Amino acid sequence: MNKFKIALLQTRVYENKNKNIENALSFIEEVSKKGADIVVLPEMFCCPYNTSYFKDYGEEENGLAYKALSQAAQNNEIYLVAGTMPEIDGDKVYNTSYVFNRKGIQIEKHRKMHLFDIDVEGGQSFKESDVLSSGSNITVFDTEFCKIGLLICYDIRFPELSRILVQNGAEVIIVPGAFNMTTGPAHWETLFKCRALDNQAYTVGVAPARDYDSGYTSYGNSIIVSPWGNITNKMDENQGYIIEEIDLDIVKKVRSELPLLKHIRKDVYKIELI
Ligand SMILES: NC(=O)CC(=O)C(=O)O
Repeated sequence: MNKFKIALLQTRVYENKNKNIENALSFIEEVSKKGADIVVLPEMFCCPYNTSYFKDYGEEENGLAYKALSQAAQNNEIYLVAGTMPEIDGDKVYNTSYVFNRKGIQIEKHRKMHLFDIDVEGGQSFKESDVLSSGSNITVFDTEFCKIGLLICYDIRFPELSRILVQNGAEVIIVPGAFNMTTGPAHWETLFKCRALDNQAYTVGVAPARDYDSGYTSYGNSIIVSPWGNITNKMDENQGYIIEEIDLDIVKKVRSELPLLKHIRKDVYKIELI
């Protein structure tokens, strides 16, 4: 099984959490009927991306949104990378992505490792660390197709992390993200191309649809980049989805023809976990 279909759901984020969940469920059903194997939702798909909302919209593992999504994965017999949601754990809040298999069983979860604290003059400011705690686990999950690495948004800016995913067998890197109107036009495409090129892996970024009325305007432009660095598909700013075939033979071909990963001077330098 060297090919599979991935669906990128670029959903709108409303103030109403239940409406966001319902919206996600109806897209999941639609793309599943069209043959998607793996379905990916955006970062904070059921909570406005604003630190003042995270605690109120958050839930413990196995909460309302979690159960609905696990059920959707089972009903539609798909893998679901459930975007992200605020996860409450004791007195901490994490920006967490759950992964469910075709039976609706949680097979992984990634807590955003790098918190998005930026202040760009004349542009975007944000401070996730006002409310969120950072995760510390590297996340690679297994499917019948290949191993898949999981990052959340700002995590993609740290090249060592993607390299570790690939060192752990990932051939595809999935990134629910929500770049904004400052960093999106400047960096989104370039970062997905860079991580694809330097790791010879597919990169997949899934963002919320753009909404100028919200406090944080997502750039949208959900994207897939091949291991050769080509954009194989990309959305605009509107709500919708794309379904794209991932061909794992291309990963093998690129890695064999231009064997970067074999040429790493492991005798001179290495990336290691602390
Ligand atoms: N929202 C994020 O975590 C990251 C982002 O918008 C950026 O890196 O730019």
